[in-house]
Amino acid sequence: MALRAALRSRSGLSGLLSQRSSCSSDIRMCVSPLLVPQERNYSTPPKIRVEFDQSTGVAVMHMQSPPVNSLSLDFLTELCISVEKLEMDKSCRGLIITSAQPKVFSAGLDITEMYGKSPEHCGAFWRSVQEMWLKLYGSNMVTIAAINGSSPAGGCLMAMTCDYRIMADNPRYNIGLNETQLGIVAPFW
Ligand SMILES: CCCCC/C=C\C/C=C\CC/C=C/CC(=O)SCCNC(=O)CCNC(=O)[C@H](O)C(C)(C)COP(=O)(O)OP(=O)(O)OC[C@H]1O[C@@H](n2cnc3c(N)ncnc32)[C@H](O)[C@@H]1OP(=O)(O)O
Repeated sequence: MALRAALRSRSGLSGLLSQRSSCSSDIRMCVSPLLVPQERNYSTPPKIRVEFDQSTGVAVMHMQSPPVNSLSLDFLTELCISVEKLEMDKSCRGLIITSAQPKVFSAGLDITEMYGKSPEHCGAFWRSVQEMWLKLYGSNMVTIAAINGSSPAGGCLMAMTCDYRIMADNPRYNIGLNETQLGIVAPFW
C-alpha cells in the first residue's frame, strides 16, 4: 500500500532523492567502515540467514525479508553486518547471495523508506545503500548472486556488485534499472 502511495506521488519521492543528490560528495565521505545498527528491532525475525560451510569455505546468504526482500535500512544494516562478519573469518572465501522468498530476488530499495520521511532518515538510508554496494563490490571474498527471482533496480545494483551473476531461466523474472520510470534520479557516487 505504501509503495502504491509513493508511486502515486512521484514528485515527493524524486524531490527527496534529488535533495540528497545535491550533497552527494558529503554522502561519499560519510560512508563508514562499520554500520552501527540504529533502528534494528530485535523482536523481529532476522532478515538475513547465513549458512557457512567450513569444509568448502563458502557461505550462502539467504535474504528472507517478506514479501519481496526490499532493501530497507534494517535489511541493509543486517546484510552489511553479515558480510563484515564473513570478511573477518579468513576461512570464508566465497559468498553466494540468494533469496528465500518465492519469485523475487530483491524488489530494490524499499520505497517506504523514502516516502514521507525526514531528510535525516533519507540520508541515513542512502548511506546504507552506498555501504551495501561498496562492501560487496570491495569484498575480498568471491561473491556470486544466485538470482532466483525478479531483481529490479536496487536488486539489480546488488547483483551487479557481485563478481558473478547466475539467474534462474524464467521469462517471468525481470532484472534491470527502472528508476527513471519511477521518477528517481540516481545521485552521484
Ligand atoms: C557497480 C557499482 C555501481 C554503484 C552505483 C551506485 C548507486 C547507483 C544508484 C542507483 C541504482 C539503484 C537504484 C535503485 C532505486 C530503487 O531500487 S527504487 C525501487 C524500485 N523497485 C521497483 O520498482 C520494484 C517494484 N516492485 C515490483 O516490480 C514487484 O513488486 C516485484 C518485485 C516484481 C514482485 O511482484 P509480485 O507480484 O510478486 O509482488 P507485489 O507487486 O504484489 O508486491 C508485494 C508487496 O511488496 C511491496 N513492494 C514491492 N516492491 C517494493 C519496494 N521496492 N519497496 C517496498 N515495498 C515493495 C508491494 O507494495 C506489495 O505490498 P502490499 O501492496 O502491501 O501487498
